[in-house]
Amino acid sequence: MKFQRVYVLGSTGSIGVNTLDVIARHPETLSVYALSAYSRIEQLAAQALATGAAVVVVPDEPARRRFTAAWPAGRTLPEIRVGAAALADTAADSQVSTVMAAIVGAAGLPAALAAAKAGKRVLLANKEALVAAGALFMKTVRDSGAELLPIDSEHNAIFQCMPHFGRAGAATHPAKGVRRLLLTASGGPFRTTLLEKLTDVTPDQACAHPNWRMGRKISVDSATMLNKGLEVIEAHWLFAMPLERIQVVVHPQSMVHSMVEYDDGSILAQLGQPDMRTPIAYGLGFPERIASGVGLLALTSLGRLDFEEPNLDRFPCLRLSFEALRAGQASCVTLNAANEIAVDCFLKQKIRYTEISRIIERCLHREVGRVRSGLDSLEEILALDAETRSFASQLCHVK
Ligand SMILES: NC(=O)C1=CN([C@@H]2O[C@H](COP(=O)(O)OP(=O)(O)OC[C@H]3O[C@@H](n4cnc5c(N)ncnc54)[C@H](OP(=O)(O)O)[C@@H]3O)[C@@H](O)[C@H]2O)C=CC1
Ligand SMILES: CC(=O)[C@@H](O)[C@H](O)COP(=O)(O)O
Ligand SMILES: [Mn+2]
Repeated sequence: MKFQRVYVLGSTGSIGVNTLDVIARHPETLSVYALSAYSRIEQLAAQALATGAAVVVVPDEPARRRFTAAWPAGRTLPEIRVGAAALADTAADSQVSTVMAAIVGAAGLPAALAAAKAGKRVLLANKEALVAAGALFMKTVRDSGAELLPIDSEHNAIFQCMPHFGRAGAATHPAKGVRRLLLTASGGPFRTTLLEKLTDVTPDQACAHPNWRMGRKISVDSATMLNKGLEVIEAHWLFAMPLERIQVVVHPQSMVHSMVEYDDGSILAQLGQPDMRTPIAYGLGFPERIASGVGLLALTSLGRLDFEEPNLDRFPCLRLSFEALRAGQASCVTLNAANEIAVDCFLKQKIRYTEISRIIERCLHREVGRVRSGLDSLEEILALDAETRSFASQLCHVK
């Protein structure tokens, strides 16, 4: 495997920490060049110390001061870069070969796009970047020749089951011989909760995912199944697959991470423990397989694997995601931005869980009523994202 210097965007998060765990297992081929964090600056300092990162990126001057204060006397400080522009510019740094895009939300889009533009190996966990800017992102990958490796467990599973011939670029057509993508979904913590109880669920209950330990925003998305909606949009862009050929299958055990159905009737599946170090190691090692630290899946002790249809009445966010993808790019930006605001308000206990889908729906209906030309640039996308956030925030505050 070629030696890689990795920039981990969002190193203090769940994906970031798992990425550092995998990198540490391969000191002969993988090294950390740069790390970024937003609020957990002392954790960032500990990570930089442990990995020997040459560069850290923090959001503002107070964060720079916190980083310096947390740094042990007598040790050489890494270069500290500050602000959103530095976050994106570092992705294009000539020292960087590989970028793990693991910032949560559309905030991660500019840096992920910068990595793609610079032709790096891009390990994409930040699904919101593709939801908000799918066409632009994929065109950028095609134009630059960047390597794009899906890290989201379902898309990584699909990629593993696809005929990709050792190349990781941007698809322009559905792969030959592939009939459908079967995207598995756990159904989250409320898969069987009585519908009338959902108005009273708490943030901690929503974040208690049955199978995966993840950041709080994606955990709430899993509970509403908006996560699966984002993933359908993500799969549409990654694999150039129309919505009608992507089926969501509820699979409560989260052992089958997704499947590809072929024209000859074959279905290929990828199975494994629900541990993100497997897809992360796959992305870092591609096209080779490298150790991830994940234990084996003991098939004989699995018991059973269940599969069922999703219930769109229980999970209105999934229905809204299908509508957004059908309506086009502006609706996808709107879906994502409205959701980010609504989830944040729910986590801060400003709105009820059941308001999340209502706020998204209000924002989507407002967007669909507008006449708009294409969203071709990052600036246009970010402007609509910001405008939707402002409208969604108002909706949260009138509740
Ligand atoms: N966790 C998982 O298992 C999976 C995650 N994903 C996707 O990966 C991404 C990361 O998820 P996850 O690791 O769970 O999230 P976390 O909330 O655990 O971590 C998010 C990271 O992003 C940083 N961050 C947050 N806001 C900003 C901002 N405005 N600007 C710059 N950096 C910011 C955080 O910094 P700080 O902590 O310092 O504030 C942190 O490092 C998401 O897009 C998620 O959908 C996909 C599949 C699985
Ligand atoms: C680990 C991962 O990829 C998450 O996106 C996961 O898919 C969440 O699980 P569900 O959304 O299926 O509940
Ligand atoms: Mn996923």
